Amino acid sequence: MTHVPRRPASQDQEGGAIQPATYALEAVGLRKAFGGLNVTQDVSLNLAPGARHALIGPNGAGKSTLIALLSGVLRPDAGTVRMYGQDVTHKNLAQRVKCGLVRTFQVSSLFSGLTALENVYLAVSECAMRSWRPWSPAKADKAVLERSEAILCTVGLQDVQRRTIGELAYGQQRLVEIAIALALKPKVLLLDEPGAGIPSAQSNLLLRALDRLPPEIAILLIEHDMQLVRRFASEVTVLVEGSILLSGSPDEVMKSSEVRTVYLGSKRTERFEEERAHA
Ligand SMILES: Nc1ncnc2c1ncn2[C@@H]1O[C@H](COP(=O)(O)OP(=O)(O)OP(=O)(O)O)[C@@H](O)[C@H]1O
Repeated sequence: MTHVPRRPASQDQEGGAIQPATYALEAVGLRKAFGGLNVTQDVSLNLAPGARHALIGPNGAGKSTLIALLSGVLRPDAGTVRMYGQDVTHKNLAQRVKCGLVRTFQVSSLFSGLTALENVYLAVSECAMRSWRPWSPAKADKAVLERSEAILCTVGLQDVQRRTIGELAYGQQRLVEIAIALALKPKVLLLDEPGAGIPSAQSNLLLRALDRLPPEIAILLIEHDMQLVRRFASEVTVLVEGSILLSGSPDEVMKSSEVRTVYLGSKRTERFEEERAHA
């Protein structure tokens, strides 16, 4: 099985001719090298609107670099990134966020002394171009507050929204990251290992939150947890040494002997094999 980027198609009103539709996110021929090391090698990847797509690969495969190229943290040496047909290759991170291309923030970027609600409120109000006045909470904009509460409800944190970040379990803190990303009104959301560091007892919280993300948002999930990938994604792309090895359904990917071979020798092998046994 090889990777062939698929173009979404739609029928016209008579149900006749197939018209090409626009991808939410389209990467074409991305390349990136650090010195002599080719970390991203001619990577093309498409996300249709509402996609649930996972990116997997062994350590050092280039997943984080690809996310950095897609989100505008890094500039590619070659290739193009488009959002809904608009070329965003030369836009930086902030400009891409304004276009609706959002990646999750790290726990370390949260304000640990503020509550979950205050953290999300800041992001919602920033998005709404409003100023935050912590000394006058009575004047806090009701619409911003309601939207912040609704977002926290989406990720399942409504019961703990008034706890400070420092009081939350690590898994809950990671959900606040997702809530902040949602506050920025993403059309495309890049989730960079949301399950990393979450104890298995808390992983159900994450699974439930992922299930409840708005269906119209196209999501690319980078994740090592194959259980999460199977539950979440309808398409999986496998990156190896900077190139796409294959794309397919989770079951197709997990049954692939090529994929198994690249995971052999990796410290992820055991987990992958466990999941594969259930594929
Ligand atoms: N800024 C950089 N300068 C030089 N080499 C880099 C830089 N960033 C990444 N690399 C190298 O690029 C390769 C891919 O790294 P990357 O972090 O993208 O992989 P990854 O698939 O995300 O790995 P992991 O699963 O371990 O996070 C690695 O060999 C890494 O050492």
